[in-house]
Amino acid sequence: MNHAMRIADSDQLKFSSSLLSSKGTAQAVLEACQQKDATNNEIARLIQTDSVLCSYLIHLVNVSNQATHVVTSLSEAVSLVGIPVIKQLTIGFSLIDQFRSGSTNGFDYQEFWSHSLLMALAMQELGKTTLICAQDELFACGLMARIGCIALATIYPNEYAALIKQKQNSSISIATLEQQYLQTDHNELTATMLIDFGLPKILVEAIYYHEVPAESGFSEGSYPFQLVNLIHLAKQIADFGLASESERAVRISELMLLGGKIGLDTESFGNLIDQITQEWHACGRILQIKTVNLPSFHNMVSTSLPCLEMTTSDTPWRVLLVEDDPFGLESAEEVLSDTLGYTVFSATNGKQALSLAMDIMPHVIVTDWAMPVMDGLALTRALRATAWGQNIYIIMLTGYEDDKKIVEAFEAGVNDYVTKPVNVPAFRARLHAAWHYRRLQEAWERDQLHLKRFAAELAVTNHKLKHDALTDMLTGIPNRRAGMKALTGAWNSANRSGQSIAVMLIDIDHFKKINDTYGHAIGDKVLKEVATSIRNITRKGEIFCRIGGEEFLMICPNGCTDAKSAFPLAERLRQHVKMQEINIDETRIQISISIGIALKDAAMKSDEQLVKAADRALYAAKNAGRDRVYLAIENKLISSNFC
Ligand SMILES: Nc1nc2c(ncn2[C@@H]2O[C@H](COP(=O)(O)OP(=O)(O)OP(=O)(O)O)[C@@H](O)[C@H]2O)c(=O)[nH]1
Repeated sequence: MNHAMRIADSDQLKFSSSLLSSKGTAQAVLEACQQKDATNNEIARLIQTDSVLCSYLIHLVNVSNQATHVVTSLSEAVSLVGIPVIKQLTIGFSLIDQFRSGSTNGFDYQEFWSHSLLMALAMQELGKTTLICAQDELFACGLMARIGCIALATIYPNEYAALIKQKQNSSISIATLEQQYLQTDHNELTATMLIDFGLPKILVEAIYYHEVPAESGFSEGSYPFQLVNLIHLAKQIADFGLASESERAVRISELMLLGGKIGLDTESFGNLIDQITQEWHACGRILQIKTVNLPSFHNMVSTSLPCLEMTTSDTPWRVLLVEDDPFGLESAEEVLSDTLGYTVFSATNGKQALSLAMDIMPHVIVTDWAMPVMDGLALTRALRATAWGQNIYIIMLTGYEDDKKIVEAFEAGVNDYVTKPVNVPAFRARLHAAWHYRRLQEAWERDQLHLKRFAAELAVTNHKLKHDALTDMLTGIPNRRAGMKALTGAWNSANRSGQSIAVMLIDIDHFKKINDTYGHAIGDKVLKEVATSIRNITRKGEIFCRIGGEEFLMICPNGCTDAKSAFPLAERLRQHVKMQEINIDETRIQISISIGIALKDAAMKSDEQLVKAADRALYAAKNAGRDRVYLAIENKLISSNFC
């Protein structure tokens, strides 16, 4: 379901603008970036006064694959990264500086930035791997992808402290709690601020939906769809990096599945995660942000299974004895520890036992029935109501012998009962049965985990196969098969809604000449660059794919019905590619494209006819001299020049 992007109100907007009025270097750099005639040298000189920004920028250009040599000059770094990214990085670092700490109770500012940095680096590396978007831009976006949390914590410190407290005991999402307490949420505020900071709308929208991508309504395979899923995966990686060890063991399969969705198998995904964590430590040092030492992904995968504690014959059993009668406690303790050799912990009522059990995770609880504060029955029910309390073997010690009482105890969840006074050999036999039960249970849980892991790996492989089957390997965009599938989907839904759709066939002009002049390897690079540059300006709902050698298809299910609305769609792409500088081995290659566009009309019987009409228009554009757009409409072919 699509929930339209909402942005925050004017008071919150004022806050976002006030962040930008930061003093010092940041302000000077931002002002210089606004000026049309500012040179890279001037901007580099300003950046030089901020050692953190300066070191990061040099680090960034050297780790990204933009530079072919080691870059040490700041003005070269500025020119490689580009002014928009410099502006975004300056804002990001200035925000880190201003909000390293704050007064909102329970808000861990250090952890927030640690998470944001990891997410930013994950976005940058995923961008490098998937070629979805310029990686430096992704880094800056990632750094600020959850900045709305800081903003809300700063504007409403008391309410935010209260909602953080509620979050600790609840599974409700933070955004839902924010809506309940503040009638807005961090995603709305983040979007407001990022628009205000001048980030491209397509990125802002993807960030807005990144926590629940399904709410975006982006069509599968489209550019915004890929972008929002990339950001979602980066957030999951950051959550994973900051999770506790036991939580990581649970999250690892889920993470592998997401890796599979972008076409990475377990090994390449693991390498990517290791690369991201290494970068996290390096950048954390530069930006003075704390990071967490993680084992290699491969180690985490292989050790996440044995984290289950296996009971062996040498395992010292932890037994929690719950008894209010001091004499009863002493004698039972003696039997359990001296005679049977168990490690015994004791509590004198159910309430005390419950909190002790949480700390020591006993294998067995031996509890008296009648006790003050919380009796054995209430303790059993409380334990069985929790996830961690399900596996504890509970033996009820009781003086009661009537059947009704025994049934009541089993209904509450005890595994066994022993009547007082305790008969030591019989008690030993029952504890032996408990030991067997526990072993079987652990073996079953282990099998379950193996099965889950196996299912996850299988799903990763399936996703990868599916991804590979629908992705063009050279350019990384959807291939002909994916395009035709998407076209049939768009055609059918246009039939149902009565809306029109437009398709464009896009063909690089004189591509053979490029191959002949520079060789096929350069031809491939040109294809990749053209595909990436068009994909970068694809809008919500549009689907762009490679359907042949140098031919691409764009599906625009945006209700475009006449020449007036169709031509601008195509002209935007044609002019964008024409302006593109393709520099290969210091040679600037000039590229142009021809576009044939067609609109679905009532006379067309199938999507195939629509593509044929676009093909006729493309042929006309080529014949008329190339580097132009032709439209097939009502059996006529018209050029955008005549419009
Ligand atoms: N490098 C490279 N070349 C390819 C690929 N697929 C097809 N080609 C080449 O693309 C060229 C297409 O040439 P033509 O169909 O004559 O078209 P053109 O030279 O672009 O001329 P017009 O379309 O008429 O402007 C051929 O030389 C193909 O070998 C590919 O994946 N990589």
